[in-house]
Amino acid sequence: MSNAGVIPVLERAPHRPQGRVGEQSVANAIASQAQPVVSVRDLHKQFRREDGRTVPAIDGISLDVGQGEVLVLLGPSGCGKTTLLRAIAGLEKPDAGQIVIHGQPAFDGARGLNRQPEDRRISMIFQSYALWPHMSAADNVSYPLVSRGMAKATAAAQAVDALRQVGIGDLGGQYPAQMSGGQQQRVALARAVVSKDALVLFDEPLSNVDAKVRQQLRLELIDMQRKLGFSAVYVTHDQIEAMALADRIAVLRQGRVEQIGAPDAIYDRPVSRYVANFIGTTNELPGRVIGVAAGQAEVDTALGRLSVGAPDGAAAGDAVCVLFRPEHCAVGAARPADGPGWEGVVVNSVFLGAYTETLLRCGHLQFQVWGQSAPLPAGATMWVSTRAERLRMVPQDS
Ligand SMILES: Nc1ncnc2c1ncn2[C@@H]1O[C@H](COP(=O)(O)OP(=O)(O)OP(=O)(O)O)[C@@H](O)[C@H]1O
Repeated sequence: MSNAGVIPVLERAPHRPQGRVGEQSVANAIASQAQPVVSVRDLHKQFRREDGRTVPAIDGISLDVGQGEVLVLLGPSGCGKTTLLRAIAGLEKPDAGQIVIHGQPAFDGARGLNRQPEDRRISMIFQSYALWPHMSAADNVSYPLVSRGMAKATAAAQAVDALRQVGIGDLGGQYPAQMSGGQQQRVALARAVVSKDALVLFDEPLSNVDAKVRQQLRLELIDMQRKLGFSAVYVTHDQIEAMALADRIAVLRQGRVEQIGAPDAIYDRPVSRYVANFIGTTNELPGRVIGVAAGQAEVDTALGRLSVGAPDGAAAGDAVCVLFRPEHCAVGAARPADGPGWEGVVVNSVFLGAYTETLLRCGHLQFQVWGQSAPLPAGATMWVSTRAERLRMVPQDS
């Protein structure tokens, strides 16, 4: 049932209809479907470790980035995010596959083609924003233009315009050390937009700043992206950042795309336990499919029989896991009138400010419930319930 490695090409479900994608004209949206900014096809890259073992850092990845789209590459350390980003940038040479950027082949393993980073019309923004400390903001922005042969005066004028576009037109004479993190981020973005590189690659740019500042910078980044409309590939291992920034998220696992889609689709309809646990918290109820009919699977579990929406390919005999999120559960003294419910004993219940987290033992399993009620006494016998449409069935070994 897993769709590992299989990517719906340009499955474009705008995450924010009022926002970035929604602000584009319909014609633009159609054009974006016609030609992605980036196309990656069946990409492979292995590394050889010191001990001689090979690591498939990218193991057959295919994906597209649409015009004006922010695609976030999300996954735990070592899953291949940075290698994929560097391969798109031209900083890492893949072993096989294809990368097309702005309609031009950038890498083609079969033809032995591998364009240099500077020939790919991309900008990259790293953790430190990679600003030159000895150059003013304006010089940082104009430098790439001058180095491409543009006259200094023309480049300076374009830099002033780009700094104005990102809202810091008055800071052109400041040096990076004299600017806040947010202002430095804007300089880096100005440098990206002045190059007319409509594709910006971000490698965990916010990972070095504390949580409060990160939240602020994230909001600024969303605002800038909305205003300037560039396309972006953004690497992070922070699921909140991914949810906030992405039009689509590609969840990577051991060099493959485990799932790709809009943040809400990934959160509500994870294809595996891996995705469900990486994006959010989930309860797990193992079981076996007894039969499938009319899109519903009957699942036998240690806590009784359940009827669950059946994913494509589900069949009788499948070992599965039924997932449901803690915030989709309720705790009550009585058996729920309808929908799935299980009797359990409160193990622990704590008020966490925004919600109360209650852990219950149901048979040999434990479930988390996040709700607004006051904490419950440990040892109390209660019912955990959820709604049938909140149940999600995935393979047990996923
Ligand atoms: N130059 C290299 N030599 C050997 N192995 C490498 C090299 N670069 C990456 N790898 C391996 O390739 C795999 C993918 O690495 P990559 O840096 O792409 O992961 P990542 O998801 O970006 O991780 P992180 O979030 O920690 O940066 C890892 O197993 C890593 O150890």
